[in-house]
Amino acid sequence: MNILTPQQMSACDQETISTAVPEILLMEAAARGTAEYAVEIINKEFADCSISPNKLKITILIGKGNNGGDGLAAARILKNWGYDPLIILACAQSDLTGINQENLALAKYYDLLIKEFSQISAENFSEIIQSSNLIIDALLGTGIKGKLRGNFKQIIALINKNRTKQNQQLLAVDIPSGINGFDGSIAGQALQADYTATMAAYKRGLLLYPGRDYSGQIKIIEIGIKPTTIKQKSDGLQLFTENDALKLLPRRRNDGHKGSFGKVGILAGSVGMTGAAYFSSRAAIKTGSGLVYLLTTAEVEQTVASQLPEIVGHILKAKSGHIAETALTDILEFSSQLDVLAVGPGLGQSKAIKEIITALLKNLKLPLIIDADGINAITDLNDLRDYQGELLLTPHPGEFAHLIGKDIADIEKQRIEIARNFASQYNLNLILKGAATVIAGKNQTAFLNQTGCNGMATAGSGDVLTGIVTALIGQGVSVFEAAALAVYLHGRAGENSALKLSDFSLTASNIIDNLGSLFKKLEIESC
Ligand SMILES: NC(=O)C1=CN([C@@H]2O[C@H](COP(=O)(O)OP(=O)(O)OC[C@H]3O[C@@H](n4cnc5c(N)ncnc54)[C@H](OP(=O)(O)O)[C@@H]3O)[C@@H](O)[C@H]2O)[C@@H](O)CC1
Ligand SMILES: [K+]
Repeated sequence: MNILTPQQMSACDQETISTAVPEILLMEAAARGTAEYAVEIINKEFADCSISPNKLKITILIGKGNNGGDGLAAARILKNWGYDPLIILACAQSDLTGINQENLALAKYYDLLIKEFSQISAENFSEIIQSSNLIIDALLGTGIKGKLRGNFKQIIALINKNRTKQNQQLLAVDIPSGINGFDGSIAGQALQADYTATMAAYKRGLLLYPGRDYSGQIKIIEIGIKPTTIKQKSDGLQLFTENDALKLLPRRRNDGHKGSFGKVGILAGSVGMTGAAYFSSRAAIKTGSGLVYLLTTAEVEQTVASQLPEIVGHILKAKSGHIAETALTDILEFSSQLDVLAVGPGLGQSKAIKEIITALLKNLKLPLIIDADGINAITDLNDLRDYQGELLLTPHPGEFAHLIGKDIADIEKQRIEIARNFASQYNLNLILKGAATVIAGKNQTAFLNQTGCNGMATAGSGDVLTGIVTALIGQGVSVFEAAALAVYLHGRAGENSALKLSDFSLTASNIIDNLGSLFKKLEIESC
């Protein structure tokens, strides 16, 4: 499912208008979709309150641009369906132009009650907001530029101050006012929507933080823009959905044996960091790997095997509790029998690890996943580009900042662009973790993930993800698709754990424990 920038959305609108559909028809479709969503929300939220449609207080806030035009037309449609919305304009009636002025005239024709904000006292406006059951926000859409100007600052502040928790919902048209559609940043203040009716496609700002926190439940309104136009104007950024997951989940052959479900290797662990080896190995087993080889020190192997007898240990030479440089030949030889190798969880930081990572990048050809301490041990970015097989890096923003020599804050501001450019430049696959994880592949292919919850920011969670993606690659999923699928599954399993245990109490083990029921649910849905 495509995710667009405001500019790309505007290009879709313009092409559709200039080639076929009059602008007022597009706006009418947007308004009708918004009105239908409003009725859906009313039926869902107010069914038990026994408020009849004409008693339900609907307030529609209108800005000067086309977002306001959508709101004006939606108000008229709701009126014709038996509701009695109040329109409040942020500007003077005479400031509206073009199709927005036409929609104002239609609203007047159908006897809607219209007020201008400047003619209402702040006290009166506050009372209107407090007593509204449904507030429809059509103040600012994707056309917002910079910080809030004029009376928008005051209007948004008054709405935020006077919103009530009981019997009130806020539906944003296209995007909550104050949220930037490009990067999800806030223009000083923003309205907190319970629901958003967004036109034709997701806008990036709805899915990136902090915008995601303001958007509530998002519904895409089909307004007559052809899917081919959206595809052509988009830059290829996709939302990874459950449908994608169902398509990509490996089909397990009934005549399969353990060799057919992947011989995967995990090079992990050191003294004091046994957990990382345990979590990544256990997640790989629970994601369907036929054989999980844990390549590690004797001490780590002994501890992990005592908790997880399903692993096959391969003990490496060690020094002071860490894998030694002298283990390199053994690792290279052992890797020749594997389908995929994951390197990094809990390895610790040492000169030996740097030497090993460099040598693996220069000599191996199999799908290679580098995570955590493995990423910190990369010394030359050119080694990544020169890798002879498929490569996947799975950094969190801190590891990525260290790798590419940038500040975490700069990365967060442009996480999509930076991830995509890096993956293209070094011809690899990348999972840039965080809220709204980006999965970037070669040639600018990219997914944005929306599953997961804050409880997953916990020790061992990243190691679990490494185990999941390793197992999927071992079962034949392509590295890029396995990366996106793993992030999606990891997030869903985390969400399910949090539902049972809360975000506070969620642990890495809980994520793994929830993989089984998630696979069961997806298996049933794919039938
Ligand atoms: N194109 C189409 O056919 C379709 C478009 N559609 C709809 O149109 C929306 C986009 O419409 P849009 O481009 O008119 O922009 P919009 O979001 O209404 O804002 C522009 C207004 O905001 C103002 N303004 C800007 N920044 C501001 C700030 N910081 N603080 C205060 N004011 C600020 C700006 O003021 P100005 O700069 O002119 O002074 C101008 O008046 C889109 O979200 C969707 O809902 C759908 O109907 C489908 C068909
Ligand atoms: K809006």
